[in-house]
Amino acid sequence: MAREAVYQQSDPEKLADDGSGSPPNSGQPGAGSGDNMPDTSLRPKRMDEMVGQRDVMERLKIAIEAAQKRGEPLGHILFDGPPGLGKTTFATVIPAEMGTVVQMANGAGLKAPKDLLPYLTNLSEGSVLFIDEIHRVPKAVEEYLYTAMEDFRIDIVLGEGVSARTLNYELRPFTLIGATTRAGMLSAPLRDRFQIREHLGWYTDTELCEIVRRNSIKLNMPIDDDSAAVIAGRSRRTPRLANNRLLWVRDYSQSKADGKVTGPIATAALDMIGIDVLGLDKQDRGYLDTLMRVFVGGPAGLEAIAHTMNVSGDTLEDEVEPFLLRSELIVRTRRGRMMTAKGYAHMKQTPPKRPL
Ligand SMILES: Nc1ncnc2c1ncn2[C@@H]1O[C@H](COP(=O)(O)OP(=O)(O)OP(=O)(O)O)[C@@H](O)[C@H]1O
Ligand SMILES: [Mg+2]
Repeated sequence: MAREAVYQQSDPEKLADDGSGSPPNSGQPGAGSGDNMPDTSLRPKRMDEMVGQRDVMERLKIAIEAAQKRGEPLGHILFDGPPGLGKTTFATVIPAEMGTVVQMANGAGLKAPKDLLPYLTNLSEGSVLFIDEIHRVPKAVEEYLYTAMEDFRIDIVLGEGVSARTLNYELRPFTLIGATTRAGMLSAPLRDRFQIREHLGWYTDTELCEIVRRNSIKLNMPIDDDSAAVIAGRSRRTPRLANNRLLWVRDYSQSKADGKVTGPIATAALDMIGIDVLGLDKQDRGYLDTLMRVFVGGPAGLEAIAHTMNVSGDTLEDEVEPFLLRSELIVRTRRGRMMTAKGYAHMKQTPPKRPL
Protein backbone atom coordinates (compact mmCIF):
# COMPACT_ATOMS: atom_id res chain seq x y z
CA MET A 1 0.00 0.00 0.00
CA ALA A 2 1.35 3.38 -0.89
CA ARG A 3 1.64 5.87 1.92
CA GLU A 4 2.09 9.57 2.04
CA ALA A 5 5.67 10.69 1.50
CA VAL A 6 7.53 11.93 4.54
CA TYR A 7 9.43 15.15 3.91
CA GLN A 8 12.88 15.39 5.33
CA GLN A 9 13.33 18.87 4.03
CA SER A 10 11.59 22.17 4.19
CA ASP A 11 8.91 23.06 1.72
CA PRO A 12 10.02 22.77 -1.89
CA GLU A 13 8.29 25.97 -2.98
CA LYS A 14 10.18 27.88 -0.33
CA LEU A 15 13.45 26.31 -1.37
CA ALA A 16 12.75 27.22 -4.93
CA ASP A 17 12.21 30.78 -3.82
CA ASP A 18 15.23 31.39 -1.63
CA GLY A 19 17.52 29.01 -3.47
CA SER A 20 19.27 28.29 -0.21
CA GLY A 21 19.05 24.50 -0.35
CA SER A 22 19.58 24.28 3.39
CA PRO A 23 21.07 21.02 4.70
CA PRO A 24 18.80 17.99 4.96
CA ASN A 25 18.48 17.88 8.71
CA SER A 26 17.08 21.37 8.95
CA GLY A 27 13.50 20.27 8.41
CA GLN A 28 11.35 18.03 10.56
CA PRO A 29 9.06 15.64 8.73
CA GLY A 30 6.28 17.74 7.28
CA ALA A 31 8.02 20.90 8.40
CA GLY A 32 8.52 23.99 6.30
CA SER A 33 7.12 27.43 6.65
CA GLY A 34 5.43 27.07 3.30
CA ASP A 35 3.15 24.28 4.51
CA ASN A 36 0.27 26.66 5.04
CA MET A 37 0.81 28.43 1.78
CA PRO A 38 -2.17 28.04 -0.55
CA ASP A 39 -0.08 26.68 -3.40
CA THR A 40 1.18 23.91 -1.16
CA SER A 41 -2.20 23.12 0.33
CA LEU A 42 -3.68 22.75 -3.16
CA ARG A 43 -0.82 20.54 -4.32
CA PRO A 44 -2.01 16.99 -5.01
CA LYS A 45 -0.58 14.53 -2.50
CA ARG A 46 -1.27 11.36 -4.46
CA MET A 47 -0.99 10.50 -8.12
CA ASP A 48 -4.73 9.96 -8.58
CA GLU A 49 -5.36 13.49 -7.32
CA MET A 50 -3.35 14.82 -10.26
CA VAL A 51 -5.15 15.86 -13.43
CA GLY A 52 -3.79 15.60 -16.98
CA GLN A 53 -0.27 14.51 -18.05
CA ARG A 54 -1.86 11.14 -18.76
CA ASP A 55 1.01 9.64 -20.77
CA VAL A 56 3.59 10.70 -18.21
CA MET A 57 1.45 9.31 -15.43
CA GLU A 58 0.94 6.00 -17.19
CA ARG A 59 4.67 5.51 -17.83
CA LEU A 60 5.54 6.41 -14.26
CA LYS A 61 2.97 4.01 -12.83
CA ILE A 62 4.47 1.19 -14.90
CA ALA A 63 8.00 2.07 -13.77
CA ILE A 64 6.94 2.30 -10.12
CA GLU A 65 5.10 -1.01 -10.24
CA ALA A 66 7.98 -2.78 -11.93
CA ALA A 67 10.53 -1.38 -9.47
CA GLN A 68 8.35 -2.48 -6.57
CA LYS A 69 7.95 -5.97 -8.01
CA ARG A 70 11.70 -6.28 -8.37
CA GLY A 71 12.27 -4.80 -4.94
CA GLU A 72 14.65 -2.28 -6.46
CA PRO A 73 14.71 1.51 -6.27
CA LEU A 74 12.99 3.31 -9.09
CA GLY A 75 15.31 4.51 -11.88
CA HIS A 76 16.40 8.16 -11.74
CA ILE A 77 13.84 10.53 -13.23
CA LEU A 78 14.27 13.92 -14.87
CA PHE A 79 11.30 16.25 -15.29
CA ASP A 80 11.56 19.24 -17.53
CA GLY A 81 9.08 21.84 -18.64
CA PRO A 82 7.94 25.40 -18.02
CA PRO A 83 7.17 26.66 -14.50
CA GLY A 84 3.99 25.67 -12.72
CA LEU A 85 3.15 22.53 -14.70
CA GLY A 86 3.75 19.95 -11.98
CA LYS A 87 7.45 19.01 -11.76
CA THR A 88 7.67 19.46 -8.00
CA THR A 89 4.24 17.89 -7.62
CA PHE A 90 5.39 14.74 -9.41
CA ALA A 91 8.53 14.71 -7.29
CA THR A 92 6.38 14.61 -4.16
CA VAL A 93 3.67 12.18 -5.28
CA ILE A 94 6.13 9.57 -6.60
CA PRO A 95 7.73 8.92 -3.19
CA ALA A 96 4.20 8.86 -1.75
CA GLU A 97 3.24 6.13 -4.21
CA MET A 98 6.42 4.24 -3.36
CA GLY A 99 5.79 4.68 0.37
CA THR A 100 9.24 6.13 0.84
CA VAL A 101 10.82 9.32 2.14
CA VAL A 102 12.02 12.25 0.06
CA GLN A 103 14.72 14.83 0.71
CA MET A 104 14.36 18.10 -1.12
CA ALA A 105 17.34 20.08 -2.37
CA ASN A 106 17.73 22.94 -4.78
CA GLY A 107 20.45 23.09 -7.41
CA ALA A 108 21.13 26.72 -6.54
CA GLY A 109 21.93 25.76 -2.95
CA LEU A 110 24.40 23.01 -3.86
CA LYS A 111 27.36 25.29 -4.42
CA ALA A 112 30.14 22.85 -3.46
CA PRO A 113 30.43 19.07 -3.03
CA LYS A 114 30.19 19.51 0.73
CA ASP A 115 26.65 20.82 0.27
CA LEU A 116 25.62 17.61 -1.46
CA LEU A 117 27.26 15.14 0.92
CA PRO A 118 24.74 15.42 3.79
CA TYR A 119 21.93 14.60 1.38
CA LEU A 120 23.73 11.58 -0.03
CA THR A 121 24.85 10.18 3.30
CA ASN A 122 21.33 10.67 4.70
CA LEU A 123 19.72 8.49 2.04
CA SER A 124 17.87 5.42 3.19
CA GLU A 125 17.40 2.40 0.94
CA GLY A 126 14.96 3.14 -1.87
CA SER A 127 14.42 6.74 -0.74
CA VAL A 128 14.22 9.72 -3.09
CA LEU A 129 16.49 12.73 -3.42
CA PHE A 130 14.78 15.55 -5.29
CA ILE A 131 16.99 18.25 -6.77
CA ASP A 132 14.95 21.14 -8.09
CA GLU A 133 16.50 23.48 -10.65
CA ILE A 134 19.12 20.82 -11.29
CA HIS A 135 20.57 22.85 -14.18
CA ARG A 136 22.01 25.18 -11.55
CA VAL A 137 24.23 22.52 -9.97
CA PRO A 138 27.85 23.50 -10.62
CA LYS A 139 30.21 21.15 -12.45
CA ALA A 140 32.19 20.16 -9.33
CA VAL A 141 29.00 18.98 -7.63
CA GLU A 142 27.67 17.39 -10.77
CA GLU A 143 30.70 15.10 -10.94
CA TYR A 144 29.81 13.65 -7.54
CA LEU A 145 26.35 12.94 -8.84
CA TYR A 146 27.71 10.81 -11.69
CA THR A 147 29.06 7.99 -9.50
CA ALA A 148 26.30 8.47 -6.94
CA MET A 149 23.67 7.89 -9.61
CA GLU A 150 25.44 5.15 -11.51
CA ASP A 151 27.19 3.08 -8.86
CA PHE A 152 25.61 4.37 -5.64
CA ARG A 153 29.07 5.40 -4.52
CA ILE A 154 30.96 8.62 -3.92
CA ASP A 155 34.70 9.13 -3.83
CA ILE A 156 35.71 11.70 -1.28
CA VAL A 157 39.18 13.19 -1.63
CA LEU A 158 40.78 13.88 1.74
CA GLY A 159 43.82 16.09 2.14
CA GLU A 160 45.82 17.73 -0.61
CA GLY A 161 48.87 17.10 -2.78
CA VAL A 162 50.93 13.95 -2.12
CA SER A 163 49.10 13.19 1.11
CA ALA A 164 45.71 13.25 -0.59
CA ARG A 165 43.76 10.01 -0.47
CA THR A 166 40.43 8.95 -1.80
CA LEU A 167 37.78 7.42 0.38
CA ASN A 168 35.12 5.34 -1.32
CA TYR A 169 31.78 5.76 0.34
CA GLU A 170 28.97 3.31 -0.47
CA LEU A 171 25.52 4.86 -0.70
CA ARG A 172 22.23 3.12 -0.16
CA PRO A 173 20.47 2.56 -3.48
CA PHE A 174 18.20 5.54 -4.08
CA THR A 175 16.28 7.42 -6.74
CA LEU A 176 17.31 10.85 -7.88
CA ILE A 177 14.52 13.02 -9.22
CA GLY A 178 15.71 16.13 -11.01
CA ALA A 179 13.54 19.02 -12.18
CA THR A 180 14.47 21.77 -14.56
CA THR A 181 12.87 24.49 -16.62
CA ARG A 182 16.00 24.52 -18.80
CA ALA A 183 16.71 20.99 -19.97
CA GLY A 184 19.07 22.35 -22.63
CA MET A 185 21.41 23.62 -19.93
CA LEU A 186 22.05 20.14 -18.51
CA SER A 187 25.28 18.48 -19.58
CA ALA A 188 24.91 15.31 -21.63
CA PRO A 189 26.63 13.05 -19.02
CA LEU A 190 24.17 14.17 -16.35
CA ARG A 191 21.13 14.01 -18.62
CA ASP A 192 22.02 10.51 -19.79
CA ARG A 193 22.22 9.18 -16.26
CA PHE A 194 18.47 9.62 -15.86
CA GLN A 195 16.72 6.42 -16.96
CA ILE A 196 13.36 8.15 -17.24
CA ARG A 197 12.99 11.57 -18.81
CA GLU A 198 9.64 13.25 -18.92
CA HIS A 199 8.67 16.53 -20.45
CA LEU A 200 5.61 18.20 -18.94
CA GLY A 201 3.50 20.04 -21.47
CA TRP A 202 0.67 22.56 -21.24
CA TYR A 203 -2.73 21.52 -19.92
CA THR A 204 -5.93 21.62 -21.93
CA ASP A 205 -8.77 23.93 -20.92
CA THR A 206 -10.78 20.90 -19.86
CA GLU A 207 -7.98 19.68 -17.59
CA LEU A 208 -7.55 23.11 -16.06
CA CYS A 209 -11.31 23.34 -15.47
CA GLU A 210 -11.13 20.04 -13.64
CA ILE A 211 -8.21 21.30 -11.49
CA VAL A 212 -10.11 24.51 -10.69
CA ARG A 213 -13.26 22.57 -9.80
CA ARG A 214 -11.41 20.12 -7.56
CA ASN A 215 -9.51 22.88 -5.81
CA SER A 216 -12.63 24.96 -5.27
CA ILE A 217 -13.97 21.98 -3.31
CA LYS A 218 -10.71 21.78 -1.33
CA LEU A 219 -11.21 25.48 -0.53
CA ASN A 220 -14.79 24.82 0.62
CA MET A 221 -16.15 26.99 -2.16
CA PRO A 222 -17.51 24.69 -4.89
CA ILE A 223 -17.98 26.70 -8.08
CA ASP A 224 -20.11 26.16 -11.17
CA ASP A 225 -18.89 25.20 -14.65
CA ASP A 226 -19.14 28.76 -15.98
CA SER A 227 -16.86 30.19 -13.30
CA ALA A 228 -14.41 27.29 -13.66
CA ALA A 229 -14.30 27.94 -17.42
CA VAL A 230 -13.60 31.66 -16.92
CA ILE A 231 -10.75 30.95 -14.50
CA ALA A 232 -9.29 28.10 -16.58
CA GLY A 233 -9.50 30.11 -19.81
CA ARG A 234 -7.43 32.91 -18.27
CA SER A 235 -4.77 30.66 -16.76
CA ARG A 236 -2.40 30.15 -19.70
CA ARG A 237 -2.78 26.37 -19.54
CA THR A 238 -0.84 26.36 -16.27
CA PRO A 239 -2.17 24.78 -13.04
CA ARG A 240 -0.22 27.14 -10.77
CA LEU A 241 -1.80 30.17 -12.44
CA ALA A 242 -5.23 28.52 -12.29
CA ASN A 243 -4.76 28.08 -8.53
CA ASN A 244 -3.64 31.68 -8.08
CA ARG A 245 -6.57 32.99 -10.11
CA LEU A 246 -8.98 30.78 -8.15
CA LEU A 247 -7.63 32.10 -4.83
CA TRP A 248 -8.11 35.67 -6.00
CA VAL A 249 -11.66 34.95 -7.19
CA ARG A 250 -12.35 33.51 -3.74
CA ASP A 251 -11.07 36.68 -2.03
CA TYR A 252 -13.06 38.86 -4.40
CA SER A 253 -16.29 36.94 -3.99
CA GLN A 254 -15.98 36.87 -0.21
CA SER A 255 -15.47 40.60 -0.13
CA LYS A 256 -17.95 41.64 -2.83
CA ALA A 257 -20.50 38.87 -3.26
CA ASP A 258 -20.96 37.04 0.06
CA GLY A 259 -18.70 34.24 -1.17
CA LYS A 260 -20.91 33.46 -4.16
CA VAL A 261 -19.02 32.74 -7.39
CA THR A 262 -20.64 32.98 -10.83
CA GLY A 263 -19.19 33.46 -14.30
CA PRO A 264 -19.70 37.26 -14.21
CA ILE A 265 -18.23 37.50 -10.70
CA ALA A 266 -15.14 35.49 -11.74
CA THR A 267 -14.81 37.71 -14.82
CA ALA A 268 -15.09 40.92 -12.78
CA ALA A 269 -12.54 39.62 -10.25
CA LEU A 270 -9.96 38.79 -12.94
CA ASP A 271 -10.64 42.00 -14.89
CA MET A 272 -9.93 43.92 -11.71
CA ILE A 273 -6.37 42.55 -11.47
CA GLY A 274 -5.78 43.08 -15.17
CA ILE A 275 -5.96 39.44 -16.33
CA ASP A 276 -7.60 39.43 -19.73
CA VAL A 277 -9.43 36.73 -21.72
CA LEU A 278 -6.20 35.20 -23.00
CA GLY A 279 -4.67 35.25 -19.54
CA LEU A 280 -2.32 38.17 -20.29
CA ASP A 281 -1.49 40.35 -17.31
CA LYS A 282 -0.66 44.06 -17.18
CA GLN A 283 3.02 43.50 -17.96
CA ASP A 284 2.22 41.40 -21.02
CA ARG A 285 -0.13 44.05 -22.34
CA GLY A 286 2.42 46.73 -21.47
CA TYR A 287 4.88 44.89 -23.71
CA LEU A 288 2.41 44.71 -26.58
CA ASP A 289 1.46 48.34 -26.08
CA THR A 290 5.13 49.45 -26.15
CA LEU A 291 5.88 47.42 -29.26
CA MET A 292 2.78 48.75 -30.98
CA ARG A 293 2.90 52.38 -29.93
CA VAL A 294 6.58 53.21 -29.50
CA PHE A 295 8.05 50.88 -32.13
CA VAL A 296 5.10 50.97 -34.53
CA GLY A 297 4.77 47.19 -34.37
CA GLY A 298 8.50 46.51 -34.74
CA PRO A 299 10.90 45.05 -35.61
CA ALA A 300 12.38 46.14 -32.29
CA GLY A 301 15.27 44.73 -30.26
CA LEU A 302 14.60 43.15 -26.88
CA GLU A 303 16.83 45.59 -25.02
CA ALA A 304 15.16 48.58 -26.65
CA ILE A 305 11.74 47.36 -25.54
CA ALA A 306 13.10 46.56 -22.07
CA HIS A 307 14.63 50.03 -21.66
CA THR A 308 11.42 51.72 -22.73
CA MET A 309 9.42 49.64 -20.26
CA ASN A 310 12.06 50.11 -17.57
CA VAL A 311 12.43 46.37 -16.87
CA SER A 312 15.30 43.99 -17.53
CA GLY A 313 15.65 42.21 -20.84
CA ASP A 314 15.91 38.88 -18.98
CA THR A 315 12.54 39.41 -17.34
CA LEU A 316 10.92 40.05 -20.67
CA GLU A 317 12.64 37.13 -22.34
CA ASP A 318 11.93 34.62 -19.55
CA GLU A 319 8.58 35.73 -18.21
CA VAL A 320 6.75 37.73 -20.83
CA GLU A 321 7.78 36.70 -24.31
CA PRO A 322 7.31 32.90 -24.15
CA PHE A 323 3.55 33.20 -23.74
CA LEU A 324 3.21 36.02 -26.28
CA LEU A 325 5.18 33.95 -28.79
CA ARG A 326 3.20 30.80 -28.03
CA SER A 327 -0.04 32.72 -28.46
CA GLU A 328 1.28 34.10 -31.76
CA LEU A 329 0.76 37.69 -30.63
CA ILE A 330 4.38 38.52 -31.49
CA VAL A 331 7.10 36.90 -33.60
CA ARG A 332 10.87 36.97 -33.23
CA THR A 333 12.67 37.78 -36.43
CA ARG A 334 16.35 38.35 -37.11
CA ARG A 335 15.72 42.08 -37.06
CA GLY A 336 13.80 41.99 -33.77
CA ARG A 337 10.39 41.45 -32.24
CA MET A 338 7.28 42.19 -34.28
CA MET A 339 3.58 42.37 -33.55
CA THR A 340 1.40 39.94 -35.50
CA ALA A 341 -2.04 40.64 -36.92
CA LYS A 342 -3.39 38.54 -34.06
CA GLY A 343 -1.50 40.75 -31.59
CA TYR A 344 -3.09 43.88 -33.05
CA ALA A 345 -6.52 42.25 -33.00
CA HIS A 346 -6.09 41.28 -29.35
CA MET A 347 -5.14 44.85 -28.47
CA LYS A 348 -8.10 46.05 -30.54
CA GLN A 349 -5.89 48.12 -32.86
CA THR A 350 -5.40 48.13 -36.61
CA PRO A 351 -1.92 47.35 -37.89
CA PRO A 352 -0.15 50.32 -39.56
CA LYS A 353 0.04 50.25 -43.36
CA ARG A 354 3.58 49.30 -44.26
CA PRO A 355 5.24 50.48 -47.46
CA LEU A 356 5.50 47.65 -49.99
N1 LIG B 1 -1.27 17.63 -12.71
C1 LIG B 1 -1.71 18.47 -11.76
N2 LIG B 1 -2.93 18.30 -11.22
C2 LIG B 1 -3.40 19.17 -10.29
N3 LIG B 1 -2.71 20.22 -9.81
C3 LIG B 1 -1.48 20.42 -10.32
C4 LIG B 1 -0.91 19.56 -11.31
N4 LIG B 1 0.32 20.01 -11.62
C5 LIG B 1 0.52 21.10 -10.87
N5 LIG B 1 -0.55 21.36 -10.08
C6 LIG B 1 -0.71 22.50 -9.16
O1 LIG B 1 0.11 23.55 -9.62
C7 LIG B 1 1.00 23.97 -8.59
C8 LIG B 1 2.36 24.21 -9.20
O2 LIG B 1 2.92 22.98 -9.63
P1 LIG B 1 4.47 22.63 -9.33
O3 LIG B 1 4.95 23.37 -8.15
O4 LIG B 1 4.58 21.14 -9.29
O5 LIG B 1 5.12 23.21 -10.66
P2 LIG B 1 6.65 23.13 -11.13
O6 LIG B 1 6.63 22.50 -12.48
O7 LIG B 1 7.48 22.49 -10.07
O8 LIG B 1 7.03 24.67 -11.28
P3 LIG B 1 8.47 25.42 -11.11
O9 LIG B 1 9.24 25.15 -12.37
O10 LIG B 1 8.12 26.87 -10.98
O11 LIG B 1 9.11 24.86 -9.89
C9 LIG B 1 0.98 22.85 -7.54
O12 LIG B 1 1.07 23.37 -6.24
C10 LIG B 1 -0.33 22.17 -7.74
O13 LIG B 1 -1.29 22.69 -6.86
MG1 LIG C 1 8.89 23.29 -8.79
